[in-house]
Amino acid sequence: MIKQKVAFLGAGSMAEAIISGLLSNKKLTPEQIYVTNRQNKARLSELKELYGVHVNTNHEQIVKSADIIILAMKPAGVKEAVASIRSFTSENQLFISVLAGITTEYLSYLLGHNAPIIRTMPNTSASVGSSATVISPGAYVHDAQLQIAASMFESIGIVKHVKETDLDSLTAIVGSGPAYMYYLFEAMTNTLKELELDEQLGEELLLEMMQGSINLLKATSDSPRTLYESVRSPGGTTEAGLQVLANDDVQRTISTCILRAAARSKEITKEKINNT
Ligand SMILES: NC(=O)C1=CN([C@@H]2O[C@H](COP(=O)(O)OP(=O)(O)OC[C@H]3O[C@@H](n4cnc5c(N)ncnc54)[C@H](OP(=O)(O)O)[C@@H]3O)[C@@H](O)[C@H]2O)C=CC1
Ligand SMILES: O=C(O)[C@@H]1CCC=N1
Repeated sequence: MIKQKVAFLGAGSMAEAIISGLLSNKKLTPEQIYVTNRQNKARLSELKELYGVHVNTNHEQIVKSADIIILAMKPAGVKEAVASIRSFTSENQLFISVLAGITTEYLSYLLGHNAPIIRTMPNTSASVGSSATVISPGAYVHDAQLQIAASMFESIGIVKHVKETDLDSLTAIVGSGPAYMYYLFEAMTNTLKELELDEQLGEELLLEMMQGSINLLKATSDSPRTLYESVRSPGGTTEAGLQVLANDDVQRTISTCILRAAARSKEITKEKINNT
């Protein structure tokens, strides 16, 4: 059980996933959680209704008395958001960011003081308690603060401690990664029609097939190549399909996709600094 008061600046899908995990795992009570956003009052009412948390459009009232402030707005809005709370914050508060591509150093600069800041990257599987979250302390963070942050994110899945210099690359893997999995799933489901299959049945089977493949990957020490070679029979169906993937160099395309997402994460803070 965490004793501190926690304020969320941003009330979108990531904030909700974290709030939901914290409450269902009894890490915090609704009385300890304060939420604000930019202007969407209906959204705040919805979160109050669903989770019983305190909500308020007044940033000062939400942030001033909080021990921990979670930054959960889009990176594009970070300057405006931090400017709106800067004068009500102090070095005695702990800041936790879920923002893609925004460094703790840049957040320190925006805050204008030396508060401890922890950078994290969860993912949307948080909403079902299955996030793979990476977490990294900026300057001024004590071990006890890092432990509290890790414990909060453990309520929405697994947590790995990493160096901040790895966070941009890991954002591509854990943060954006689910989108690429859904993209693959969509490509497979789109093919069901062309195969003249019942789509409901096909989707159910596809999901089980993907889940089963992941279960086997997790359970075995065999490499992915060994696993797909064990599926392939010479002259068989799998080989025919794998040949198409090899001809189109699909593995290279997937690598390029992940590299581009990682590079984009690196660009985000640089763009902000250049526009200052
Ligand atoms: N979605 C994802 O897969 C993941 C997202 N992230 C990160 O999480 C962050 C939030 O993403 P997500 O929840 O998807 O975004 P959403 O668009 O769902 O939510 C953004 C929230 O930020 C609020 N906001 C915007 N500007 C301000 C401001 N000036 N002050 C206070 N609140 C503000 C918005 O309020 P209003 O509606 O009133 O404008 C809204 O509640 C991003 O930085 C993203 O990089 C991290 C991991 C995964
Ligand atoms: O696309 C984005 O920028 C965010 C960060 C990771 C997932 N969504």
